[in-house]
Amino acid sequence: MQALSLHMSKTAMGASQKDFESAMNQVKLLKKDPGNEVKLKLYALYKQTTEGPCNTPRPGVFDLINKAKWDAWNALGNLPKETARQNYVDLVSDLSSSDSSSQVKPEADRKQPGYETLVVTSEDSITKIMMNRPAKKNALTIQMYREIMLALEAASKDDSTIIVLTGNGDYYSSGNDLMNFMNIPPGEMEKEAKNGAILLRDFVGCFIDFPKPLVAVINGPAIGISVTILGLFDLVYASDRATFHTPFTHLGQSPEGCSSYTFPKIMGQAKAAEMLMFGKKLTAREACAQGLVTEVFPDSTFQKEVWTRLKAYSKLPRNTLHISKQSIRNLEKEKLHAVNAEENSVLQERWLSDECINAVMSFLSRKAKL
Ligand SMILES: CCCCCC/C=C/C(=O)SCCNC(=O)CCNC(=O)[C@H](O)C(C)(C)COP(=O)(O)OP(=O)(O)OC[C@H]1O[C@@H](n2cnc3c(N)ncnc32)[C@H](O)[C@@H]1OP(=O)(O)O
Repeated sequence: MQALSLHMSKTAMGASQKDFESAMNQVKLLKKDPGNEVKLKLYALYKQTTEGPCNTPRPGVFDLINKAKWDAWNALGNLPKETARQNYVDLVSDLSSSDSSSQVKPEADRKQPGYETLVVTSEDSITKIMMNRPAKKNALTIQMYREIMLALEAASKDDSTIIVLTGNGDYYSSGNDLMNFMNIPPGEMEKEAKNGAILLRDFVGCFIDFPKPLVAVINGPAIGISVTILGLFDLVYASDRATFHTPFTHLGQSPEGCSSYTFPKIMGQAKAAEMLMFGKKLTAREACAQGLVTEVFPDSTFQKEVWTRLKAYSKLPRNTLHISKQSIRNLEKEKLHAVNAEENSVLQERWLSDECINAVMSFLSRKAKL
């Protein structure tokens, strides 16, 4: 995508309003999602061309998407409307030619730009969101929660049929990065707990509302929030090396990700209590027997078998698949949002408790591991 960066006008005469309108139509015909960075550039140039420099107030800190759009537009400063129009037309022309010449490309080329903690790729009508902090077992930082939300938002609108969440390396994810609790200035604990609960509400909310089939490809052990949200996925495929662990009580925390509602529904009250209250770690086969996992594959053939299956599914009629997902899930949405809100308000208090603070300090001082 670097090759697509803006350059000076290609046409000496300058782009006309008609060129601009035709470029706007061409954008709609692009077969490949150009990625967030390019889409933000297009948005900014469109706004600069049609409205001139940005002079609206910056959206609030949690309005991630509108804030990113505002930043992109604002970055164009006083760029004249004519130059913005020309740059828009040139960028679309670059995109169209790369779109039509796009053959099968290596993954590095298909990678969508703009993510630091994820690798997001689209191929065969499947958008794959891969958590990419293997050295830290894909522990979820604040940035990672935000990038996953952005990637889901983009995937909900791209032309993919199925969306996959997976992890890079030996772990699927070790859950919340416990460093998220560090470096909080004295006196700011309550404010940070509140901000954390808002972020968590929005993060889980994205999964509740996600309109397309969501598949978790569990390549290795999964802990904490990476497990609890699985009840909001449509398919969960696991390597036989994967384990499922929700050690909330050990950490002085309480269940999130709507698991206090979805787990008892999926596996029954007694099994859910064993996991969510007593922190029992399940093997992939146990999780499958309890209905949390759809199917388990031998680790040696896991990737091959899962991707063959998903490629076949991605050829199913797209709209029908999406409509079926929505009719299965929509009935529950209101309830799930209420559960999400309740879980987060309990958790917000837990984060301020001695039991939680001591557990996090023990891990960070290397005294305790799961
Ligand atoms: C906005 C906030 C929302 C909060 C939502 C609420 C969510 C709750 C949860 O998800 S609770 C679950 C939290 N997770 C944990 O408690 C796991 C902690 N990690 C461990 O116990 C172990 O690291 C392990 C069992 C996952 C792996 O052990 P091992 O194989 O021995 O590897 P290392 O411990 O050496 O790990 C390598 C490297 O990664 C760092 N790391 C791993 N997981 C986390 C983590 N969750 N948070 C922070 N850091 C993590 C580990 O410290 C090592 O770092 P180093 O190489 O030493 O710098």
